[in-house]
Amino acid sequence: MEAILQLQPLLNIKSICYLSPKPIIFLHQNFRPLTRSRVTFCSSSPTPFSTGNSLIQQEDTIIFSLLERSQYSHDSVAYDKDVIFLDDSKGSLVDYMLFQHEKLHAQVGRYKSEEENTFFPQFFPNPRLPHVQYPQVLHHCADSININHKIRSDYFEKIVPEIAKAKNNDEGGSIAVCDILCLQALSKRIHYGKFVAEAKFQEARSKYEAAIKAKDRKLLLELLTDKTVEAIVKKRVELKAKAFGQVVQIDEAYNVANPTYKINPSFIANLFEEWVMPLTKEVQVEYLLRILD
Ligand SMILES: O=C(O)C(=O)C[C@]1(C(=O)O)C=C[C@@H](O)C=C1
Repeated sequence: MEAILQLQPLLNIKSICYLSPKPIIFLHQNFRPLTRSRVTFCSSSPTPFSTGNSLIQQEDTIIFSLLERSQYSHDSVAYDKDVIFLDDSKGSLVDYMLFQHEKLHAQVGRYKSEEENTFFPQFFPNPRLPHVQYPQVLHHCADSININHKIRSDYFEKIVPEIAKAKNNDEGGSIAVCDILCLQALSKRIHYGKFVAEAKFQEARSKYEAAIKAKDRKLLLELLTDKTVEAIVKKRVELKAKAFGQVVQIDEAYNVANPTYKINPSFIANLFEEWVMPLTKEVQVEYLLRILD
């Protein structure tokens, strides 16, 4: 991978702008809506325990990406570690495409956005554009929190083998494209924990301060956990996985066959319960631990 990092010099791009959605911090209904500079903190849910727009939208992106990925195999040439690329660099096709994808996006300012976290933090080119500026909402410690290495290894070891059913197809390029979409969607959702933690801290500073000063991770985790919200997230994700992932089969008389699913909906729901939300909380704890620095 080191070698890949030394690939060609950056292109000189002067006039492209990376468009990120306006950063929106989701909050529970029980958080007051806040505004701060150009950032809107909003709560769109009518119920006291549900999460707001951004996380809900990100669930859709994750589920659609996983569904796309599920049509390909998990033992593809795309994962062959010893593929040789330009300049004798070695890595898998997926590594190479992810790296080049991020490098291009870094050049146009993507990773200047607080919502974005690179998979190659050791290689972090400054944008080639003069005026890439995003609103700064988070404490500066946010830059030092990046758990993409874990997201990446879990994704390839635990998620892909479960969702990718086909055997031995060689569509390595398509597989890499899908993997990049999945990884970036999961990474964004999980690192949104920084925004959640910032919102929670602003709302109830005194609740967290003692635990932060005592560096008490366990207590912080307890304080920020809301099991009712987690149960709602899990159920909503399961319903979405059913709705988006149903294989619709009808005969000539329009009779609909019993539904089958591209990915078992409970797998996706459990993924959120056992992996996405715990990692989001891990990011929240890391952020809170540094917020008083
Ligand atoms: O909504 C919150 O309060 C969050 O912290 C987010 C989140 C999640 O990842 O969805 C994480 C922890 C909580 O226990 C509930 C939900």
